[in-house]
Amino acid sequence: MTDDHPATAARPLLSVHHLVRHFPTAAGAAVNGASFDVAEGEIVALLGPSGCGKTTTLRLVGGFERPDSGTVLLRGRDITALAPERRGIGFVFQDYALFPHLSVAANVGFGLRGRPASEVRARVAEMLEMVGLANLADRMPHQLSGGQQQRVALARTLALAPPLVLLDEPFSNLDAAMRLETRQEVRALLKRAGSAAILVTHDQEEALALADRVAVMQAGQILQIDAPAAVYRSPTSEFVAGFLGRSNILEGEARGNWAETPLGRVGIDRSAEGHVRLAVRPEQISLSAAEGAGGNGVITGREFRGHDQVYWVRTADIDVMALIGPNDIYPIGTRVRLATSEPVVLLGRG
Ligand SMILES: Nc1ncnc2c1ncn2[C@@H]1O[C@H](COP(=O)(O)OP(=O)(O)OP(=O)(O)O)[C@@H](O)[C@H]1O
Repeated sequence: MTDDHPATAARPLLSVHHLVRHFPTAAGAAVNGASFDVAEGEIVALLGPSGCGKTTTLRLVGGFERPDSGTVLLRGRDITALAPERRGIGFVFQDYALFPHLSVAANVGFGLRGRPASEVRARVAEMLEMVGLANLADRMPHQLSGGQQQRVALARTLALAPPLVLLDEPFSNLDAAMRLETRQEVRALLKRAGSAAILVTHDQEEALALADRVAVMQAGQILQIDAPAAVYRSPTSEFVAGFLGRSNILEGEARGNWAETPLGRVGIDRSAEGHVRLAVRPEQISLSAAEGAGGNGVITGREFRGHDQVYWVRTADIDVMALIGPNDIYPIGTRVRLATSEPVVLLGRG
């Protein structure tokens, strides 16, 4: 986790230490000891199921909620008790919260009120150029698409050059195609502006695609925080393995760097002895047709998805899921031989 900083590491932009927040009406803590850092210019996604405490964590960072305990440091300064407007942090709300009676340009310039008019004009033009909306400066918000409204909201926030922007489910009002397009745009805009960001999402694909690091939350705690590929390839718990993509959870008997499992002998990513639990991604399992009564599995279900296929296979006394290419078709009932590629992930012993 991120609590330990080697003396040589650069100071993080944001450090969140052991935040706890109870709500009087709720049984457990909404946020229960969350700690993480955000580096300058880094995009961190808070990912987890509904109710795990993502939004509350974001609100604690933004100052819209006060923690029962814990601290929030921005560039080393304790901002835990500061009002939101005194933190110098930008926000993009889920509904964008544009001012309906102001033009696009006036919305983008809203936070710059009080500065010389020529400076505001130049900054608004620069921001609209950056988000690709220079030609829509005089439009009113209701004359824009959802994606365009979102870019205005982002331009309004970035106009103030905040070191950190908080985004709460920023794509939830967009349709699926728009969401795909917009998320890469938002990433590029944040990178170009040099602002760090914390993004709250329950969409794992969005978190993996957009963030530099993904923090997976459960029950108010951050279970794992790492680069997208690292969290996906090396989940440290069954929850993370199952929440981020799909995983087959197998029991096995380990002997060093391999284990005997219902799929046969498989290589594991760390050395262990005795009873273990392992996570195997569906794409790590390959199938081949078995002769006669051979093989070690029987196809019980399949889903053709165009670019790939999902197969459910009964083997020993468990069902496993395999993801394979679109070309080899195995009808239900076919006897197959299963094999696993790459070392599989050791989740725990015993
Ligand atoms: N103002 C509040 N009063 C009481 N309970 C609250 C309040 N805000 C949040 N909670 C509770 O705290 C827990 C965490 O909520 P939070 O909104 O942070 O979760 P989330 O992960 O963002 O969920 P979602 O993805 O559904 O928005 C939930 O059990 C929620 O019901």
